[in-house]
Amino acid sequence: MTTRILITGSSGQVGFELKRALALQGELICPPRQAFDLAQPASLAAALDSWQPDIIVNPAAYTAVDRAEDEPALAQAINADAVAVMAQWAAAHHALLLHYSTDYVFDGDKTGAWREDDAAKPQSVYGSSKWQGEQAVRASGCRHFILRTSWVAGIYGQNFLKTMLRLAASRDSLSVVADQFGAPTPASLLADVAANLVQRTRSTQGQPYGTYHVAAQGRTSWHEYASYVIALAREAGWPLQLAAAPQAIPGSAYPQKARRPANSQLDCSKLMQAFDLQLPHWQPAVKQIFDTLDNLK
Ligand SMILES: NC(=O)C1=CN([C@@H]2O[C@H](COP(=O)(O)OP(=O)(O)OC[C@H]3O[C@@H](n4cnc5c(N)ncnc54)[C@H](OP(=O)(O)O)[C@@H]3O)[C@@H](O)[C@H]2O)C=CC1
Ligand SMILES: Cc1cn([C@H]2C[C@H](O)[C@@H](COP(=O)(O)OP(=O)(O)O[C@H]3O[C@@H](C)C(=O)[C@@H](O)[C@H]3O)O2)c(=O)[nH]c1=O
Ligand SMILES: [Mg+2]
Repeated sequence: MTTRILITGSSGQVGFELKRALALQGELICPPRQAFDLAQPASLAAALDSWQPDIIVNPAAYTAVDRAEDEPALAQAINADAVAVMAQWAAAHHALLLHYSTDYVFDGDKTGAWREDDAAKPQSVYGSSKWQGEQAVRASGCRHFILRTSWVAGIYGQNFLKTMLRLAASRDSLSVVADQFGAPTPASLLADVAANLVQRTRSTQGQPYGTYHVAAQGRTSWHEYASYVIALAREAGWPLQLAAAPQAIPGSAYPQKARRPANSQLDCSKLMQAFDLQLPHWQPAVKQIFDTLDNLK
């Protein structure tokens, strides 16, 4: 029997890559938002009943971090209540749920990289809604993987990497926060890891389900990340308005509605050991995304 795989949010960065990465793993169901609207959690069970997925992969989320501060109910519906419905359905139907979460569940006050069992203490509505989504998955008792990641970038959709390239093309000056640390993670890597985990659930051995951190290796700041991307664009001959490197500023000089963690570096050794996987360093990972964008130009 063909495995039926539901992918939510397939118009997003990770969802787009999942369509490619999971294409050989089964029959993909990729509903547009109107056909599976996470803002309407009560509508989801009927759709799941009609599709009967064996695997639900859920990269869909309310990801506008600042806007979430003004729309907490919507963020909660999409990032937590809808996730609870999917998890409960998966538990009742013995389906596997693969869900994505974020470094923003942590407060950022740790020295060193965050481990899966470190205490979550979200500082924003987005982070809090994602944490509640995670808890709903665990409470449901369904077979699940929760993949916590950070600073996602890819060729498809919106992200910081593309924003920096756009601003460098049109502005004389650019100031970027230099006291928030983490690691940019390719959307394609997240989809490939998902495909690997799904593939392994087909083996007869017991599966180490649970929560895993997945991010590129090493640590950088938003400022160093922006500087690196802009240097790549300069080297590749992109016409940039920006003459110098971006200016480094403290987070306090870049007021935003939502508070971001100062340190959101994720320790990914649990995933690497459990599945014998290697994860790329953030610089080659970012360069690969840049090169793909450059080729598509
Ligand atoms: N982006 C990042 O930097 C990070 C993301 N994550 C997590 O990774 C996951 C994937 O993120 P990413 O791919 O970047 O997200 P995107 O913002 O690129 O995509 C989000 C997707 O969710 C869909 N969506 C939003 N609202 C609804 C809704 N009401 N009903 C159905 N679908 C909806 C969007 O659809 P539409 O196109 O219609 O808007 C889109 O397809 C998320 O869980 C996110 O929390 C974790 C860490 C960092
Ligand atoms: C555009 C811009 C941003 N910044 C700062 C703001 C912020 O602190 C940092 C990154 O900006 P962003 O808007 O990409 O940040 P943000 O939307 O908070 O990114 C987060 O998204 C969610 C979905 C996640 O889960 C996180 O892992 C993380 O990727 O850079 C500057 O300093 N200068 C600028 O010109
Ligand atoms: Mg953002």
